Amino acid sequence: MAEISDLPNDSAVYKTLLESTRAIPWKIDWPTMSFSYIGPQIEPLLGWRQDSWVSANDWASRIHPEDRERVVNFCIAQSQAGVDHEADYRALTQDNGYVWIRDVVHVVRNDQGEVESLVGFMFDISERKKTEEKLLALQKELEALSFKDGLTGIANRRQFDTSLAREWESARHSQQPLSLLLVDVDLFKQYNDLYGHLQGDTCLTEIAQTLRLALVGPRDLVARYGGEEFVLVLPETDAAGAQRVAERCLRLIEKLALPHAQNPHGQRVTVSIGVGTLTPGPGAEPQDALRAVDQQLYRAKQEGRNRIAALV
Ligand SMILES: Nc1nc2c(ncn2[C@@H]2O[C@H](COP(=O)(O)OP(=O)(O)OP(=O)(O)O)[C@@H](O)[C@H]2O)c(=O)[nH]1
Repeated sequence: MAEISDLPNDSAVYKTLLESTRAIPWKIDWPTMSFSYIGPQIEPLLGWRQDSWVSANDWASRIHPEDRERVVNFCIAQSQAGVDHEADYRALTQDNGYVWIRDVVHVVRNDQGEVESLVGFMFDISERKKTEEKLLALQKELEALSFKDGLTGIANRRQFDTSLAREWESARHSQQPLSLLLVDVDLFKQYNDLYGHLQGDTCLTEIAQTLRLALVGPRDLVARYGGEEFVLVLPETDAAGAQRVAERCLRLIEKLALPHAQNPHGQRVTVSIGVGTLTPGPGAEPQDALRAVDQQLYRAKQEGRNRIAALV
């Protein structure tokens, strides 16, 4: 039986071993920037013939254009510095597809310490990349879901809290007015009693989607505040602008015309709206503003519902 120490002279054994791995071995002669070897496994993976890998340029031109500059610059810099390295990139296939590759590179130097050649292995990491991409997409989906109200599909309370904190700071900084609207469905307990809880859910969803239509500014937000209550955040909106949005909400809900036999306002579903506009000064807190707007909502209810009450 051959000893391990016999192997170094046996290049045929090395060649067989190298060409039977899943990883693809290669060697580039550094002074001429040309391939002195690439494993035959490259052809079934990428489609390019083994003898078509002649210069380092053949390698560079078969990298996805979006990855090319980054990878080529990185590999040249590392090689010049004599540092072993690895790079992930999309290699182009002959039939215009691409395969994710991890190229692991070892820099070989001569006795003078000059770079003589690069040797490495290309690994097919497509499956790993696919899993990574799936995980990333799932993570994004989860993140989006964590800011969405499960029933109505609009922003939830958490998103509202985040938005309000951000807009509050922005308004404090710019000294632009910020408006808040609290919208509460009228006599909703009776609605549930009359039509059932499931129908109540549908009603809330329709109202949420309708309120979205009342928004105008790019940063305007409507969120479910809780139960049958919604909140609108209107950055850079003064009292007159907020009043217009509140009136649009009332009109849109009126147009929606959902039946509510026990609502004296036309036997239709209506809402009451509390409105507040302020420019945050030093020491002012979002919770104080919300409390003030809630008082207006209470006033709108007291004064007969299906109306707007605004902080003056
Ligand atoms: N179907 C359904 N009902 C809900 C949901 N969240 C809260 N509610 C109901 O909304 C009703 C709110 O009732 P109240 O706070 O008494 O107010 P209201 O009947 O709308 O009366 P006013 O606000 O005074 O006009 C309660 O009966 C809750 O059960 C929900 O997600 N789905």
